[in-house]
Formats: sequence, C-alpha cells, structure tokens
Amino acid sequence: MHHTSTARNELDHERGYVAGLYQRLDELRDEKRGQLAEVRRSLSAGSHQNRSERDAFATMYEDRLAQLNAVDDRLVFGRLDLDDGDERYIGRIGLSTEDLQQLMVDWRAPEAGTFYQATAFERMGVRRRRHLILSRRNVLAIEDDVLDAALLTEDESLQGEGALLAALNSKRTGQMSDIVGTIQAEQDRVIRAPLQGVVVVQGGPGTGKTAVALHRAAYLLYTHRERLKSAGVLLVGPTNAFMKYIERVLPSLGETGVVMASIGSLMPGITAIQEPTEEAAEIKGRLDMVEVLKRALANRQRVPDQDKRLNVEGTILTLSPRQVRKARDRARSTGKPHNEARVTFVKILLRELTEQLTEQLEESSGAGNTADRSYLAEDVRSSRDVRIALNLAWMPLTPEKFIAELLTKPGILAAAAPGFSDAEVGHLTRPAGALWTEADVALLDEAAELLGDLDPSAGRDTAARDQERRRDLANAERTLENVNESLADSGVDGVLTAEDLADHNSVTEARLNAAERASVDRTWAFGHIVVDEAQELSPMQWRVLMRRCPLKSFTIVGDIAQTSSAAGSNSWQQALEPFVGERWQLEELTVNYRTPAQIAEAAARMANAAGLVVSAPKAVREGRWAPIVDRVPELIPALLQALPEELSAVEGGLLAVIAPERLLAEVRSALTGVYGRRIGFGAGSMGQDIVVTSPREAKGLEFDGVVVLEPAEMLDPRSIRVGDLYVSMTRPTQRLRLIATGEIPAGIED
Ligand SMILES: Nc1ncnc2c1ncn2[C@@H]1O[C@H](COP(=O)(O)OP(=O)(O)OP(=O)(O)O)[C@@H](O)[C@H]1O
Repeated sequence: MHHTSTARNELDHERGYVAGLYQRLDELRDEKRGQLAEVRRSLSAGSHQNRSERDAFATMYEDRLAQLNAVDDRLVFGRLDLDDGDERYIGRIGLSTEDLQQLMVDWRAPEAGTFYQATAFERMGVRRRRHLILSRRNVLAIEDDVLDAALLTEDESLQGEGALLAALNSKRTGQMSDIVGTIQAEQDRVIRAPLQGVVVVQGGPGTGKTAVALHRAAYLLYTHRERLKSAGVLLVGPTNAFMKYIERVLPSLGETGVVMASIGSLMPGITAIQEPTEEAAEIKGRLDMVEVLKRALANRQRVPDQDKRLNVEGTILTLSPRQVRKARDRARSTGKPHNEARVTFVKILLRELTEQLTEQLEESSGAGNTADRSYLAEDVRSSRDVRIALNLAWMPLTPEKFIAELLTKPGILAAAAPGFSDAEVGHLTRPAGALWTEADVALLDEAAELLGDLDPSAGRDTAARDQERRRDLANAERTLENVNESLADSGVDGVLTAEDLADHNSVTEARLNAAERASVDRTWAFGHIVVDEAQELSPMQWRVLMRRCPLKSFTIVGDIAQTSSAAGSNSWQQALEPFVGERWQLEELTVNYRTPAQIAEAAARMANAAGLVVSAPKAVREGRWAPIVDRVPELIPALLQALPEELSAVEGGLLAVIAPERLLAEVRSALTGVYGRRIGFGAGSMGQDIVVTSPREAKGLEFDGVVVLEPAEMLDPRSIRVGDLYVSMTRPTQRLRLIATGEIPAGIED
C-alpha cells in the first residue's frame, strides 16, 4: 500500500507513543509483583490480627496483576484530537504516569464516550478520531475519521472505516472477541445506558447483541463499582457451549467481576442437560407450574384418615386426624415455607402427645408426679412410631426429592395438576434416576422457595452470623445508595431496605468475592443481571432470574424472531408483563455486522415468506457470494462433494455444517470418515475447523462458512416459528450453502 510521508510520520509517532504505554504497563506490573511478594512475606511472619487485612491486600494485588496481564493484547485502540488541542488516548484500562499525568483513558470512562459517539454532524468537540490497529503490541496501521472539515484538506489520505471492516472480515476462531475498539454509536448508547430499571435490547441477527451485553456488563462494573462490587453482576446465556464461546471477552476487557452462568447452571450443585422434548420444555416453563408445585406440596402435608396408635416406651398413645389437621392448619398459617413450618407442626404434636403420655402415666400410677415431664417429652420425640407418623404427615423435603417424585409418579402429578390432560402428564413423566434438565432447574428453584431451609434449627453459631450480617448490611447499604430513589420513581415493586438485601446475601463466607459467593448460594441477590438470547427463556425461568435480582435491574438482550424453544416468548411485552408490567424500556440495534448483505437478505425473504415478521437489520457489507443452493438426489454424497469447495472458499477459516437433529449422527460419521479429527461435534468443539452442529446449538455463534442441510426440515410446520432455519442461515460471516434433497423453502432464491 502506498503511504504518504505524513502518514508514515504519523505511524511512527503512534508507535513511539504506544511503546511508552507498554513501558508504563510493564512498570506497573513489576510494581504489583513486588507489592504482592512483600505482602506474602509478611503474611507468613505476621500476627494473626493483621492477617485478614493483609490477605485482602494480597487478593487486591493479585486481581490487579491479573487485570494488567489480561489487557496486554491490543492495549490501546484509539485517539481523540479535541478542539482545545488536547490529544486523548483510549484503551482497555486507564494509565497515568507516576506523577499522575494521564497517558490513556479507560474506554468506559465518561471522557472516552465521545470516541464512540462523535459524528461529523455532531462532533462533540472532537476534530479527529483515530483508530490504532494493533497486533499484540505492534501498531500495524492507523485509520482516521476526520470530523472537522478544516482538517480534511490537510490530510485526505487518512480516512476510513478500515478498523471496523478489518475486524468484521477477520477469520473466526471459535471464540468471541471484544469489539472495544470499534463499538458503534447505537451500540454505545445501550452499553452506557443507566443502571436502574429494565432495558430490553432487541436486534436482528449479527447486530452485536452479545457483544453489547458483554461490554455493558464491563461498563456497569466500572462505572458503578462501589454499588455493584459487593452484590456482583450476573451474565446469563442459553447454554454452557455459548458461555464457553464468550468466556474470553470480559477478561480481555480487564474485567473479572462478572458471574457468568448458563440458565441451566443456576442451581448450585445441579448440572442440567437440554430438555429432551419440546413438549416437556413448554409445559415445565408455564407459569401454571407455580400452582402445580404449591398443590403438590399441600398434598404432601397429609392428614391420616383414622386414628393412629403410637407406642412410646410401652405406653400406647393415640394420634387423631383432628389433631393432625389442627396442627397442620396452625403450621400453614405461619406462612413459612414447608420445611420451616414443619417445625411448628412437629412442636404442636409433640407437646400434645407428651401431655397424653403424662396423663396416662399419672392415671396408671395414681399419684401426680410431673417432675420428669422433660424425660417424657424426650421419650415421645425419640419414639419410632411417633417419628414415622409425623414424617408421614409432614415430611421434610429437598427440592430434588420433591420434584423427582412429581416427575416420576404420574398419580402425584395428576393430583396436583387437575387442569393437565393425560397427554400433558405423559409428557412430563419420566423414569426414576433421569438426569436433571434445563427446564427442571426452574422447577427446582421454585421448589426451593416453597420448601425453605431443610433444617432451620441447624444454624451456624450466632456470633459468626451476626458479624457477617453486619458486614453484609454495610455492603447492602452501599449498593442501595440512590437505587431506591429511582426505583420509587419508576414504581418498580416495593422499595427495598438494606436489611432486605443483606438478608438475601447473608449466609456466605467472609473471604469469598461476590462471584464465588454467588456460585455457591442459590439465594444470592445480584446488583444487576444481563440476559443474552433472552427470547428463549420460559416464564418459569424468568421467575428464577427475577428472584436473583430483587432490585429488578436488568439488561435483556435478544431477538424475538429467533425464538426456537417452544417455551420461549413471542413478544417482549408478553414475556415481561408478569414481572415488571410496562416498566421496561426498548432499545433497538439496526445494523448487521456479521452476515453479508446477500445472505442476510435471503434469510429475511425466507422468514417473510414463511409468515414471520423479522427485524431485518441493514447489513454493513456486501459479501463475495450469494447463497449457493444445491438440489440433490442424495444428501451425504452431495455434502462430501461440496465440502472441499467450501473449505477452500473460507481459506482456513471455520466451517459449520448445520443439520436437523435426526441427521446429526449420520453426518458426523460420514464426515469423520473423510476428515478424521478435523471434525468437531457440537458447539463446544470450536477448536476444530469443521463443526457439525444442530441449529439449536449454533444459536448465538458464528462461522466463516456455513452449510445448511435439509433447510425445509428446519421450518416447523406446526407453528409460525422459523427460528431454526433463520438462525442457521444467519450464522456465516462469509459464505452460505444450502443442500436439500427435497424442496427449498420459499424466498431463499430471489
Ligand atoms: N462494533 C463492532 N465492531 C466490530 N465487530 C462487531 C461490532 N458489532 C458486532 N460485531 C461483530 O459482529 C458479530 C455479531 O455480533 P454478535 O454475536 O454480538 O451479534 P448478535 O446480535 O448477538 O447475533 P445473533 O442474534 O445472531 O446471535 C460478532 O463477530 C461481533 O464481534
């Protein structure tokens, strides 16, 4: 490429400056290493009292060091030249000299906002925006947007959207990367939206929703660190494979404080598989399940139909249905969850049985001697008959036991769900010992709420608890600063007190950070939740998330048109209404950065022809190829024949073969026969260069080239959902091929 001499001078200048930034980064790193070594030395020698304080310092230095290491690659990516003559460098973190001269501004800082927002129409005091394109530590090129017309004539050769296009055209690695250097204005508005309330970000395929969700999490933690540090931010995605795909983005942004979890992993200790059938997923996701669980639990609080005779150390006592009913009603009226109300139930009946025993003994021995009533109470409590009778009436339950019973015994389910058809009960019934599914997690979580603590009396020692609670209260107070006020304004639910929040977060260990504490504590209350691919969530799953954030501070990201789960939603309105009413704000993303125009248009035409209204975003670039369509007599031979051409078209990039579930096994074995270890299965195997996957697993991911097999099968004839085919067609960044033995869905070929 031809460079003018000014351009070369500019490049040299930037190389010099960037070298200075790295030098400073290295210095800071050495400094932190030194401090860490120092603290560790003193830790091994120090007195017990200072220990926890020094531990805290050690953790802080470790975190800072990890952050400094993580931002090494492409540390800086921009420079602003301002009207007042200042130059401001924008990078992954803020850097200053030892005497506090600012060298580089963190991209999340308010002063960096104009880097993403300024345009030629609204310059916001910016004369020139410069993108620095780095590979590791080297400045490869610079690209300028000249916003001030006066500068244009001075140096015309330095304009361009090169940084964005270079990023978009680069080969995919199977792991998402950050977009911090090239965030576009409409994306930046979402990323920097206020913390409070519910923001829904609707956008078609490839509009950067996932990227925006991740950068927003990083932005919020930076900007509201004091408020969010203690409670933490949760980022929820659809599957573990998806979480793996995005796991490197936040560390590369210098952010480690976000808890990342798939929706199936929100119950500590449970690893969930995908729900095997759509029917079961849909039923388990319905809001009526709340009532079903409540009824099932009420049915577990049983009154016997006749008197029970109980042997206590040779004396026979009688437990009548009336007594059990009265105790049950009293226990229920405490309003406590099942296991906690059980304490009341048991206490009442033990007392009554003890009285009965006392009376009987007094009668038989004649004289009244009440001195040893306490022994009698103990006799009653430890009687096997009594224990069995009380347990039969009111069994302590774990969520796992309760839900497993409901799903394996159709009689129990039918009794709790009188509105369900036999077919619906059949869809939910499964063999004992079956693995937990993603849809079960929402049921387990609901059950945990209804059941409460299994052994409420077995608390930890009170002093430790009190101390923790004081600390949690202090944290919660900080979290709540200002939040309540704006909540009250927006009318979201009841206003919370610091006590409420501390109560939520009180049972966890002192030394763990928010992320670690949250991952072991189901009742952890997060300060903010970011949900990606949110259209897939069922109403029951929404309930789980709403419980995890009592402040109702959410960023919800998704595309209603891509819904493929039968339990997912058809509109944001419908999905959110039960939880926040009308109190949410919609933002839209309108530009597709992934898929070339020809392919994006074919996907939108197909969706429209199938009756789905899609928000078809404008594609930011033309591709080299229109979609290729093969009608063939036999699928597998045609696939094997097409693959070499596809592989060479993407020149060593990543290729996906997306097939309906029923074909996956056959396709895998045919391809493995030819390509051996180059074939990866499913979305978790993105290390390989050819990935065979279902549409569902491909959701949210992207590939350089995509081959879709039997597209007509991915159109669900039973519903208006065309999600699977629409998702599959919008995965490629370069090239799309469809191979079909049958019909080609309307609209794909124009
Ligand atoms: N401003 C940007 N600069 C560079 N790349 C971008 C930008 N915005 C989006 N991209 C890239 O576009 C691709 C699509 O982004 P992303 O996966 O976030 O889209 P999405 O809206 O979540 O898509 P889908 O709904 O189809 O899953 C990614 O490779 C992302 O890095």
